[in-house]
Amino acid sequence: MSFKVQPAPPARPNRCQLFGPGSRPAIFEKMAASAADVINLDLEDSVSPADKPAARANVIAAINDIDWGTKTLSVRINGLDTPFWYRDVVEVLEEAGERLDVIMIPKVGCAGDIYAVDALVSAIEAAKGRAKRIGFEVIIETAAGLAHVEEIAAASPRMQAMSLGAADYAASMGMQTTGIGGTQAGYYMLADGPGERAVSQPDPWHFPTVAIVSACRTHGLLPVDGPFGDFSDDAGFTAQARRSATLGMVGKWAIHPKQVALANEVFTPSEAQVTEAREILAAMAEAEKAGQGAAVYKGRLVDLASIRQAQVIVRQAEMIAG
Ligand SMILES: C[C@@H](C(=O)SCCNC(=O)CCNC(=O)[C@H](O)C(C)(C)COP(=O)(O)OP(=O)(O)OC[C@H]1O[C@@H](n2cnc3c(N)ncnc32)[C@H](O)[C@@H]1OP(=O)(O)O)[C@H](O)C(=O)O
Ligand SMILES: [Mg+2]
Repeated sequence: MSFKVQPAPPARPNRCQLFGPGSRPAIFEKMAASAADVINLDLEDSVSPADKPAARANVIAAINDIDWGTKTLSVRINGLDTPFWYRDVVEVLEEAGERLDVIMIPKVGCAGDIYAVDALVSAIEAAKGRAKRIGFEVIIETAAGLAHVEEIAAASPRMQAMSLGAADYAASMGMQTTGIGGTQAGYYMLADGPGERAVSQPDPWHFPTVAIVSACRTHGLLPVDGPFGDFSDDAGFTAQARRSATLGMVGKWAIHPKQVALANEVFTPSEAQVTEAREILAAMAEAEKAGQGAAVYKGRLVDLASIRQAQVIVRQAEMIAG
């Protein structure tokens, strides 16, 4: 029950976020030339502690010198439980130019984490006269993050997106796996009955995925699926991405360039999906002219809710087409 209109998320494509370590500047131009909608230059877990200062300098130079086109440009800072994060924010925001769009905050556990980063970012923006307000994206990847997902989504007007970080989430939850995303061998069910029993593998990421989508949709953020570590398993990546897309996520991370096309394919509505959505809208327009709120399309019920469902697909397609 609510009279509030659900807020719209930022109107920008977010089908694929391509990550690269800040300590590996040789790949930055390749990242810029990729088909990813979002670029995440990483200062966190793909950079060893000894390399943090050099990685910051690389990332600042890359923000200032590389042509990132129309991509959303994001820097992942270190977690608030480290001695690195404040220098990440201070150095990047004091030395990098206005091309930077977003800061990604990992391992967020409560709204107070966002408040702390917001306070520091706001002070630097004011002191340095930065004209463009930096946005935030966060990773839900701890038990606390999941427990407080809704207050985190509501924590700041800077908030734009939220990702699921499968590896740290699994570690924080004490899950018995070293896999990053995808189905997990130990998480299976056997069908009832005598004889050979069929095996099914449910989705171990279902609950956090739905929690993130719900928090994001309530507060007008983009829900994003995180990494799939086995970059030689294209079919596994695609299956995971399709599950997330079906549950309402708008995109997925790529931790290797070969995953970019896979993510773009899944999170771009297909021609068939768009055609069907437009046909449903046309069928409902006819029904409404005849004073009816429900109609039959290809042998199945469509009604006013079908209009809203079809509009999701048409809007996604139009936004991606620009
Ligand atoms: C799990 C948690 C996370 O933090 S995930 C996000 C952090 N991780 C990263 O940022 C890792 C990003 N990926 C890489 O560093 C690399 O892709 C790699 C180490 C996984 C593999 O690199 P490698 O060079 O060995 O790969 P090749 O197959 O040889 O490369 C082919 C070609 O592509 C270029 N390349 C490689 N990586 C990238 C990239 N990220 N972007 C653009 N281009 C890339 C490479 O240079 C080769 O180019 P070529 O020589 O052909 O010109 C999470 O938080 C959680 O908790 O879940
Ligand atoms: Mg992580």
